[in-house]
Amino acid sequence: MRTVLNKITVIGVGLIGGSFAKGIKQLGLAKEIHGFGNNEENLKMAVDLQVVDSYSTDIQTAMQDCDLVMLAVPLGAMQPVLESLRPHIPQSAIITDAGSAKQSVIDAVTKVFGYLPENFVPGHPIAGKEQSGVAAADDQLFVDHRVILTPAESTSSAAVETVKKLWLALDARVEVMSAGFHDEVFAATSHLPHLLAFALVEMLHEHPELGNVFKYTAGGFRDFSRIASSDATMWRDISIYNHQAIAKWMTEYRDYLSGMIELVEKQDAEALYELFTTAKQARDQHIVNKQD
Ligand SMILES: NC(=O)c1ccc[n+]([C@@H]2O[C@H](COP(=O)([O-])OP(=O)(O)OC[C@H]3O[C@@H](n4cnc5c(N)ncnc54)[C@H](O)[C@@H]3O)[C@@H](O)[C@H]2O)c1
Ligand SMILES: O=C(O)C(=O)C[C@]1(C(=O)O)C=C[C@@H](O)C=C1
Repeated sequence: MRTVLNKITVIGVGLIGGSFAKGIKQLGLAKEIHGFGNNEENLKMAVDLQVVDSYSTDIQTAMQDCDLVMLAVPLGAMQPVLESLRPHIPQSAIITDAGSAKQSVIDAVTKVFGYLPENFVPGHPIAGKEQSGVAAADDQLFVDHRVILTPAESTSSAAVETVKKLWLALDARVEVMSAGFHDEVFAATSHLPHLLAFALVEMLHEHPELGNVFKYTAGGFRDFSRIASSDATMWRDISIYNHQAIAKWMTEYRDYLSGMIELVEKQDAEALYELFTTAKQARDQHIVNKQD
């Protein structure tokens, strides 16, 4: 991308907003990368770490002369933030976001504007880590990771193209799908494993009869539970704003576990071996040696 934008405002300069800002700033794809948020210390740090060029805690200043807004706040903060920016955002400015669920953000935008603006491009980078805040921002975070865009039929193709070019410049791989399919797929592949990790750690923590149980954990537990160190606000909001799909996949998983409990109780060696073999083959084929 060589078209240089005038001013990009990142609302929520944390892990994701900060990583996006830092990458775009280093590539010089906007004359100014401006940060806005509810935590001034964090915004000062963002300037010190050269993640953004400038910041404000006043939304009018943040929106002035801005031609693209990236919303990278927790899902529950999307609507209040949109309400505050709406009176000040230039009409031609593109709005995009990084929220982990898509339909809820589309609903929030529609509610605040009274219609779905053609310059709104919903997005979700499929990259992250268990840390949050601007100190964890990494300009390489999105390299070789998918970014899903879920535009509506009415979304301007020029706006989609601009957002796509920014992510491609960060070496991400952009894919377009419907918001409904997005929310279903990521409930199964991202939201479900996070909730399972939180549940396992919480369950062991609640069993004092096991003593200092975490002392006896090693690589397996560490791999499975890493994501239980993720931010509680972010995961509370994802659980609430994609609740239907998440509850559906949790129920499916519970049924699956019930079946496995029966196999273990019956000591059904053959069925257990088959299940573990199928799962190992699927993971080895699709994740360990992933080609695309
Ligand atoms: N962490 C991940 O792995 C990951 C990956 C992809 C997408 N996301 C999504 O990206 C978004 C941001 O996540 P993150 O991990 O960067 O979180 P973060 O906690 O690192 O950053 C969030 C930032 O938003 C600011 N903020 C919170 N409420 C605000 C409000 N009401 N007004 C203004 N600023 C506010 C905070 O000060 C903070 O700087 C979330 O919607 C999340 O679902 C996260
Ligand atoms: O790697 C991690 O720590 C993540 O949690 C990143 C992860 C995921 O892979 O599930 C989490 C939530 C996002 O919306 C996208 C990516």
